[in-house]
Amino acid sequence: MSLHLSNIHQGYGSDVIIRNLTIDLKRGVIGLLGPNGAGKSTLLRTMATIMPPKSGEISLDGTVIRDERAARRARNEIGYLPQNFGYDPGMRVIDFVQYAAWLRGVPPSDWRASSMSALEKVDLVESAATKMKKLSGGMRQRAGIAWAIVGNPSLILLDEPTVGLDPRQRLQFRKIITSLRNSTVVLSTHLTDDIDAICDRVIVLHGGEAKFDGSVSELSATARADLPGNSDLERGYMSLLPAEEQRL
Ligand SMILES: Nc1ncnc2c1ncn2[C@@H]1O[C@H](COP(=O)(O)OP(=O)(O)OP(=O)(O)O)[C@@H](O)[C@H]1O
Repeated sequence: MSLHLSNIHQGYGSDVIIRNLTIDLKRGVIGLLGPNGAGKSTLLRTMATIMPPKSGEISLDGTVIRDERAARRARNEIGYLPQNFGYDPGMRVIDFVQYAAWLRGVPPSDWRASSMSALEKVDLVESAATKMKKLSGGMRQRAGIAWAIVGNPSLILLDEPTVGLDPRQRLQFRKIITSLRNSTVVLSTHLTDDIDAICDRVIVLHGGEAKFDGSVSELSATARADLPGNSDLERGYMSLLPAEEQRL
């Protein structure tokens, strides 16, 4: 699967959030890094085809997504987990995931098996019959990941999936993501540790533009010793910010 964004402009009303962005997404785990308000969620929504760009083109495997009909077809290949995803608190975990299977066009005869397979990947099989409201934050986040991966979409978009997870849950999350390497996974995060541990590629968004697009080691290599940070990756990130934001 490849998703190509070409000269994308995106925003809300007259507010421009993303300017002239061109990126190609291919197999692997891609981290989206940037300050609050940089437009990471907006970009993920755009990639998920639920927010059509103001201008520019998005194509999935070479086919341009021109209208809602094409977007709906593309969404069968896309598993998107928004930052604060909604759910019916009284719904059982299995029903929550089966609902995503239905949305993604999985044939009804496969809903249960594909949902159980997704729950297995996130280690929630034993909680399949538990109501969503009874889950801990980390379990809920894993149910969300099951929602995003059910039906094996080739593009998985996760908006700040590690927020609120304890250290062990974050390690579990990394294990899950590593097992998805054969798909294209894009995740936004503020945690450089997560980027370092699981991402093959990192895109730094700032001021509506991709200030960096490359490997984690390439970003670390841009580190300047005089900048604040506890790792080369953090100092590399700081080196991309405007001078006035490089001091604490
Ligand atoms: N639905 C909306 N309507 C109007 N403006 C919005 C909307 N959603 C986001 N914005 C604005 O767009 C800008 C980018 O927001 P976005 O949530 O995409 O950034 P982000 O990088 O994901 O931020 P964070 O790291 O805080 O989650 C912000 O200025 C925000 O206020």
